[in-house]
Amino acid sequence: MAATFRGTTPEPPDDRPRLTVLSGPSGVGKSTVVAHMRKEHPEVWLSVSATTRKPRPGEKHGVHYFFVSDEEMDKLIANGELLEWAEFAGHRYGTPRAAVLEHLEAGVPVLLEIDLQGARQVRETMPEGRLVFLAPPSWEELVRRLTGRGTEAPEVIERRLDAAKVELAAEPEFDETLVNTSVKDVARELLALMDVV
Ligand SMILES: Nc1nc2c(ncn2[C@@H]2O[C@H](COP(=O)(O)OP(=O)(O)O)[C@@H](O)[C@H]2O)c(=O)[nH]1
Ligand SMILES: Nc1ncnc2c1ncn2[C@@H]1O[C@H](COP(=O)(O)OP(=O)(O)O)[C@@H](O)[C@H]1O
Repeated sequence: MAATFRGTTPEPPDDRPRLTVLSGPSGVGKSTVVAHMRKEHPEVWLSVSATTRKPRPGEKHGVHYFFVSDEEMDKLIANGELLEWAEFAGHRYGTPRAAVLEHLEAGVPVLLEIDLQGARQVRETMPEGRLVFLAPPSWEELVRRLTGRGTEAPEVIERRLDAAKVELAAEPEFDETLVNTSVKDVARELLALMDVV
Protein backbone atom coordinates (compact mmCIF):
# COMPACT_ATOMS: atom_id res chain seq x y z
CA MET A 1 0.00 0.00 0.00
CA ALA A 2 1.33 3.44 -0.87
CA ALA A 3 1.54 6.31 1.57
CA THR A 4 -1.83 7.99 1.83
CA PHE A 5 -2.84 11.57 2.55
CA ARG A 6 -6.01 12.81 4.13
CA GLY A 7 -7.02 16.43 3.79
CA THR A 8 -4.91 19.53 3.56
CA THR A 9 -4.17 22.46 5.82
CA PRO A 10 -4.17 26.06 4.65
CA GLU A 11 -0.93 27.55 3.39
CA PRO A 12 0.92 29.66 5.95
CA PRO A 13 0.37 33.43 5.60
CA ASP A 14 3.85 33.92 4.11
CA ASP A 15 6.44 31.56 2.73
CA ARG A 16 8.29 30.97 5.98
CA PRO A 17 8.61 27.29 6.73
CA ARG A 18 6.27 26.10 9.40
CA LEU A 19 6.63 23.67 12.19
CA THR A 20 5.83 20.05 11.37
CA VAL A 21 5.01 17.48 14.03
CA LEU A 22 5.41 13.76 13.35
CA SER A 23 3.63 11.43 15.75
CA GLY A 24 2.60 7.81 15.74
CA PRO A 25 2.77 4.71 17.89
CA SER A 26 6.06 3.41 19.20
CA GLY A 27 7.61 1.08 16.64
CA VAL A 28 5.74 2.44 13.62
CA GLY A 29 9.02 3.67 12.13
CA LYS A 30 9.21 7.39 12.97
CA SER A 31 12.96 7.42 13.66
CA THR A 32 13.68 5.27 10.61
CA VAL A 33 11.70 7.57 8.30
CA VAL A 34 13.22 10.73 9.77
CA ALA A 35 16.77 9.36 9.52
CA HIS A 36 16.19 8.41 5.87
CA MET A 37 14.73 11.81 5.11
CA ARG A 38 17.55 13.74 6.77
CA LYS A 39 20.23 11.75 4.98
CA GLU A 40 19.02 13.25 1.73
CA HIS A 41 17.80 16.57 3.13
CA PRO A 42 20.04 17.58 6.02
CA GLU A 43 18.58 21.08 5.81
CA VAL A 44 15.55 19.85 7.73
CA TRP A 45 16.20 20.52 11.40
CA LEU A 46 15.05 17.85 13.84
CA SER A 47 14.50 19.04 17.37
CA VAL A 48 16.46 17.07 19.98
CA SER A 49 14.21 16.34 22.96
CA ALA A 50 15.11 16.04 26.61
CA THR A 51 14.14 12.73 28.20
CA THR A 52 14.43 10.98 31.53
CA ARG A 53 14.63 7.58 29.83
CA LYS A 54 18.00 5.84 29.75
CA PRO A 55 19.94 5.74 26.45
CA ARG A 56 19.64 2.63 24.30
CA PRO A 57 22.90 1.19 23.00
CA GLY A 58 24.23 3.53 20.34
CA GLU A 59 22.16 6.53 21.39
CA LYS A 60 24.22 9.67 21.98
CA HIS A 61 23.57 12.55 24.35
CA GLY A 62 22.77 15.69 22.36
CA VAL A 63 22.21 13.73 19.15
CA HIS A 64 19.29 11.40 19.78
CA TYR A 65 18.16 12.98 23.03
CA PHE A 66 19.43 15.08 25.88
CA PHE A 67 19.37 12.40 28.58
CA VAL A 68 18.52 14.20 31.81
CA SER A 69 17.82 13.28 35.43
CA ASP A 70 14.40 13.71 37.04
CA GLU A 71 15.69 16.79 38.82
CA GLU A 72 16.98 18.34 35.60
CA MET A 73 13.63 17.67 33.92
CA ASP A 74 11.81 19.28 36.87
CA LYS A 75 13.92 22.40 36.33
CA LEU A 76 13.38 22.53 32.57
CA ILE A 77 9.63 22.38 33.17
CA ALA A 78 9.61 24.86 36.07
CA ASN A 79 11.71 27.38 34.09
CA GLY A 80 9.36 27.21 31.09
CA GLU A 81 12.15 25.95 28.86
CA LEU A 82 10.01 23.33 27.12
CA LEU A 83 7.63 24.07 24.28
CA GLU A 84 5.70 20.96 25.32
CA TRP A 85 6.32 17.92 27.43
CA ALA A 86 4.61 14.65 28.30
CA GLU A 87 4.97 11.47 30.26
CA PHE A 88 5.16 8.45 27.98
CA ALA A 89 5.41 4.84 29.19
CA GLY A 90 6.91 5.88 32.52
CA HIS A 91 9.37 8.54 31.36
CA ARG A 92 9.15 12.25 30.66
CA TYR A 93 10.02 13.77 27.28
CA GLY A 94 10.05 17.43 26.26
CA THR A 95 10.95 19.77 23.40
CA PRO A 96 13.44 22.55 24.23
CA ARG A 97 11.62 25.73 23.22
CA ALA A 98 14.44 28.15 22.33
CA ALA A 99 16.09 26.08 19.62
CA VAL A 100 12.78 25.47 17.83
CA LEU A 101 11.91 29.16 17.77
CA GLU A 102 15.42 30.16 16.65
CA HIS A 103 15.37 27.76 13.71
CA LEU A 104 11.89 28.86 12.61
CA GLU A 105 12.96 32.52 12.84
CA ALA A 106 15.98 31.70 10.68
CA GLY A 107 13.71 30.18 8.02
CA VAL A 108 14.75 26.58 8.62
CA PRO A 109 12.11 23.82 8.29
CA VAL A 110 11.63 22.31 11.74
CA LEU A 111 10.44 18.81 12.55
CA LEU A 112 9.35 17.52 15.96
CA GLU A 113 9.06 13.78 16.53
CA ILE A 114 6.82 13.67 19.60
CA ASP A 115 3.95 11.72 21.09
CA LEU A 116 0.21 12.39 20.87
CA GLN A 117 0.04 14.43 24.08
CA GLY A 118 2.85 16.66 22.80
CA ALA A 119 1.16 17.04 19.40
CA ARG A 120 -2.01 18.19 21.15
CA GLN A 121 -0.04 20.82 23.09
CA VAL A 122 1.59 22.11 19.90
CA ARG A 123 -1.83 22.36 18.28
CA GLU A 124 -2.84 24.71 21.11
CA THR A 125 0.31 26.81 21.30
CA MET A 126 1.37 26.86 17.63
CA PRO A 127 -1.81 26.29 15.61
CA GLU A 128 -0.01 27.09 12.34
CA GLY A 129 2.00 23.88 12.82
CA ARG A 130 1.15 20.87 10.70
CA LEU A 131 0.42 17.62 12.52
CA VAL A 132 1.33 14.44 10.65
CA PHE A 133 0.38 10.98 11.88
CA LEU A 134 2.50 7.99 10.91
CA ALA A 135 0.32 4.88 10.86
CA PRO A 136 1.35 1.22 10.56
CA PRO A 137 0.08 -0.88 7.64
CA SER A 138 -1.67 -3.08 10.25
CA TRP A 139 -1.73 -3.77 13.99
CA GLU A 140 0.12 -7.05 13.45
CA GLU A 141 2.90 -5.27 11.59
CA LEU A 142 3.23 -2.70 14.39
CA VAL A 143 3.64 -5.49 16.96
CA ARG A 144 6.17 -7.17 14.67
CA ARG A 145 8.23 -3.99 14.28
CA LEU A 146 8.19 -3.05 17.95
CA THR A 147 9.10 -6.57 19.02
CA GLY A 148 11.60 -7.05 16.19
CA ARG A 149 13.50 -3.88 17.09
CA GLY A 150 14.64 -5.74 20.18
CA THR A 151 15.31 -2.63 22.25
CA GLU A 152 12.61 -3.07 24.91
CA ALA A 153 11.82 -5.72 27.50
CA PRO A 154 8.47 -7.56 27.09
CA GLU A 155 6.73 -5.55 29.82
CA VAL A 156 7.91 -2.29 28.23
CA ILE A 157 6.58 -3.48 24.87
CA GLU A 158 3.20 -4.22 26.51
CA ARG A 159 3.11 -0.71 27.92
CA ARG A 160 3.96 0.82 24.56
CA LEU A 161 1.33 -1.28 22.80
CA ASP A 162 -1.27 -0.04 25.30
CA ALA A 163 -0.24 3.52 24.47
CA ALA A 164 -0.37 2.63 20.76
CA LYS A 165 -4.08 1.78 20.99
CA VAL A 166 -4.79 5.25 22.36
CA GLU A 167 -2.58 6.91 19.73
CA LEU A 168 -4.15 5.01 16.81
CA ALA A 169 -7.62 6.08 17.99
CA ALA A 170 -6.50 9.73 17.89
CA GLU A 171 -5.40 9.62 14.26
CA PRO A 172 -8.40 11.73 13.04
CA GLU A 173 -7.08 14.68 15.10
CA PHE A 174 -4.10 15.01 12.73
CA ASP A 175 -3.94 17.11 9.56
CA GLU A 176 -2.40 14.31 7.51
CA THR A 177 -1.86 10.58 7.75
CA LEU A 178 1.01 8.71 6.13
CA VAL A 179 1.02 4.91 6.20
CA ASN A 180 4.53 3.56 6.73
CA THR A 181 4.64 0.76 4.22
CA SER A 182 7.77 1.97 2.44
CA VAL A 183 10.29 4.11 4.30
CA LYS A 184 11.44 5.73 1.06
CA ASP A 185 7.91 6.67 -0.03
CA VAL A 186 6.91 8.03 3.35
CA ALA A 187 10.11 10.07 3.67
CA ARG A 188 9.35 11.66 0.30
CA GLU A 189 5.72 12.35 1.26
CA LEU A 190 6.84 13.95 4.48
CA LEU A 191 9.32 16.20 2.66
CA ALA A 192 6.56 17.26 0.30
CA LEU A 193 4.30 18.11 3.24
CA MET A 194 7.12 20.21 4.70
CA ASP A 195 7.48 22.02 1.34
CA VAL A 196 11.11 20.87 1.17
CA VAL A 197 10.74 19.12 -2.21
N1 LIG B 1 5.67 14.87 23.97
C1 LIG B 1 6.89 14.48 23.60
N2 LIG B 1 7.08 13.23 23.15
C2 LIG B 1 8.32 12.88 22.76
C3 LIG B 1 9.41 13.77 22.78
N3 LIG B 1 10.51 13.12 22.33
C4 LIG B 1 10.12 11.88 22.00
N4 LIG B 1 8.80 11.72 22.26
C5 LIG B 1 7.95 10.55 22.03
O1 LIG B 1 8.07 9.66 23.11
C6 LIG B 1 7.76 8.35 22.65
C7 LIG B 1 8.83 7.36 23.12
O2 LIG B 1 10.06 7.69 22.53
P1 LIG B 1 11.29 6.68 22.62
O3 LIG B 1 11.45 6.24 24.03
O4 LIG B 1 12.47 7.29 21.95
O5 LIG B 1 10.78 5.40 21.82
P2 LIG B 1 10.51 5.16 20.24
O6 LIG B 1 9.92 6.42 19.67
O7 LIG B 1 9.58 4.02 20.26
O8 LIG B 1 11.84 4.82 19.64
C8 LIG B 1 7.63 8.44 21.13
O9 LIG B 1 6.26 8.54 20.80
C9 LIG B 1 8.33 9.75 20.81
O10 LIG B 1 7.84 10.35 19.64
C10 LIG B 1 9.17 15.10 23.24
O11 LIG B 1 10.05 15.96 23.30
N5 LIG B 1 7.90 15.38 23.64
N1 LIG C 1 8.53 0.68 6.38
C1 LIG C 1 9.09 -0.24 7.18
N2 LIG C 1 9.05 -1.55 6.86
C2 LIG C 1 9.59 -2.50 7.67
N3 LIG C 1 10.20 -2.23 8.85
C3 LIG C 1 10.27 -0.94 9.23
C4 LIG C 1 9.73 0.12 8.43
N4 LIG C 1 9.95 1.29 9.08
C5 LIG C 1 10.59 0.98 10.23
N5 LIG C 1 10.80 -0.36 10.32
C6 LIG C 1 11.45 -1.07 11.43
O1 LIG C 1 10.55 -1.02 12.54
C7 LIG C 1 11.27 -0.92 13.77
C8 LIG C 1 10.78 0.31 14.54
O2 LIG C 1 11.18 1.48 13.84
P1 LIG C 1 11.59 2.82 14.61
O3 LIG C 1 12.03 3.80 13.57
O4 LIG C 1 12.52 2.53 15.73
O5 LIG C 1 10.15 3.26 15.20
P2 LIG C 1 9.70 4.48 16.12
O6 LIG C 1 10.76 5.54 16.03
O7 LIG C 1 8.38 4.93 15.54
O8 LIG C 1 9.50 3.92 17.49
C9 LIG C 1 12.75 -0.85 13.41
O9 LIG C 1 13.32 -2.13 13.59
C10 LIG C 1 12.74 -0.42 11.93
O10 LIG C 1 13.86 -0.93 11.25
